[in-house]
Amino acid sequence: MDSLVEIDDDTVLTEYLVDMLHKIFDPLPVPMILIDKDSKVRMINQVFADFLGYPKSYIIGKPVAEIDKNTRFPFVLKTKKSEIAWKHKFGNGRTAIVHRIVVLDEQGEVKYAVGMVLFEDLDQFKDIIEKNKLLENEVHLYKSQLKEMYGAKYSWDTIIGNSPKMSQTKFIAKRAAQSISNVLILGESGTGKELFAHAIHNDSARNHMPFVKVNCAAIPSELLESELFGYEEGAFTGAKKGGKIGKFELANGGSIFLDEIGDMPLKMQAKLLRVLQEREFERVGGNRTVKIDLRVIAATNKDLQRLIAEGKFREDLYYRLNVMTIEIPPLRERVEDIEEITIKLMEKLSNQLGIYVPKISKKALELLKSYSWPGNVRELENVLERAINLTETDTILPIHLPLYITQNKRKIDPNSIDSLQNLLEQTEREAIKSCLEYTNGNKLKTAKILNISRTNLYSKIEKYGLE
Ligand SMILES: Nc1ncnc2c1ncn2[C@@H]1O[C@H](COP(=O)(O)OP(=O)(O)OP(=O)(O)O)[C@@H](O)[C@H]1O
Repeated sequence: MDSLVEIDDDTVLTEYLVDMLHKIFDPLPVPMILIDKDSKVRMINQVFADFLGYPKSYIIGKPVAEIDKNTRFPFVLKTKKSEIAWKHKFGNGRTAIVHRIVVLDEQGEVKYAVGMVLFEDLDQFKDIIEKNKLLENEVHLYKSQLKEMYGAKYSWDTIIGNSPKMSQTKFIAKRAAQSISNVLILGESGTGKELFAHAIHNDSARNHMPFVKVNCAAIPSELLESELFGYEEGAFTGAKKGGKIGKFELANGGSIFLDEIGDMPLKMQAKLLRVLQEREFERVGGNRTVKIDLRVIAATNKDLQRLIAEGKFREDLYYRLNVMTIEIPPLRERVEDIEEITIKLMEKLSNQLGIYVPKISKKALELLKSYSWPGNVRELENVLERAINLTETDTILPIHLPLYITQNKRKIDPNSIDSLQNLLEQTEREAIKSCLEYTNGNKLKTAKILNISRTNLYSKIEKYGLE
């Protein structure tokens, strides 16, 4: 193409060169034309000559205006400004989208110009624009869905509760968010471990990167490995063509939330330990090492120490994870939060259900406060949803609450029992608390109801911090 540079020099534009240009451009299905600085046609390929309806031999050497009376080339050569994707109506009545490109020399003088027809059929052009728009919209949609799937949805504001215990927990969690260490969130089922995991990611330096959740208990153990680490093509029968990226790679740069870590099979724990230590792994069926940089936020409602003693959880993994530990107190240990949580959840549920129930009677609230909530906030949310559905006014009354709450016959959730001793102590604490409330704090009366000595009552009040 070097010869083209000299095209304005008639001595260089030999027949041989024009012949060469035709040889190059004739087979192309894109109509092309070469105009010199005097607006004369120097080269036109076959498809363009056919389009204009003249033989090539007639066109070559003629001023372009003689071939197309509507041509803008003389103007473009004068202004030295190329025109890209212009709609043009040719002298023969045909309309198309064209480029007119002016080529200048080092001094900024015109050397030649090239013309090109992009689309003759304008509908075809419109189609492409439409398709492009559609694709752009699709990309936009997928991007936002991806963010929804792999983004953290909750922040500190969504975690309700300002009791001393909850404030302390949030304080530690905020510190954990700022650190780069792994985080272990402990707490009974329904206490808000997932909320905390989202909020920690959202408040960390990695918040613009993905937050990927894996429920270790929900994925069958034989699938967990490929879910976490991905696999190479042909790794096993039924493996997808091209392989599959695993959750660790998806979370690269961000955080991976390993929920129910206590349920992770031992084999997988060993692999996870390696990822935590070496920050690398191989996909299933592959030998290429994948390097990753992510933070692990793990959560469980299981007693990991007990699992270690039973040989079901690796001690070394426990110590790796147990760097920043957040223990979320069960709802029964932060009764002060129940009112605020109830009010805010009623607001949220009213919106979701489209039933406006903003109030709760004093008695109903008292009942909620004296219940022990083995299912924690999740259970409270369910009870409120049921009540909102039952009420016919704007207020939740005791009658809208389940019998086991109004009669305070506590259902004991086997999963929430860590030991009989603890369960007995909890029951004892609640019994003393409700008697003290009933007697307005009169210790003599309380000791009588409970049939214990006053000294015994005093020591229990101190033990359970009921003063
Ligand atoms: N402090 C809180 N404020 C508002 N909503 C809460 C709070 N804690 C929990 N919830 C709500 O309770 C439900 C359960 O929360 P979440 O799933 O985070 O609990 P979890 O501890 O991860 O439970 P599990 O161990 O069963 O997975 C959710 O609907 C959540 O929005």
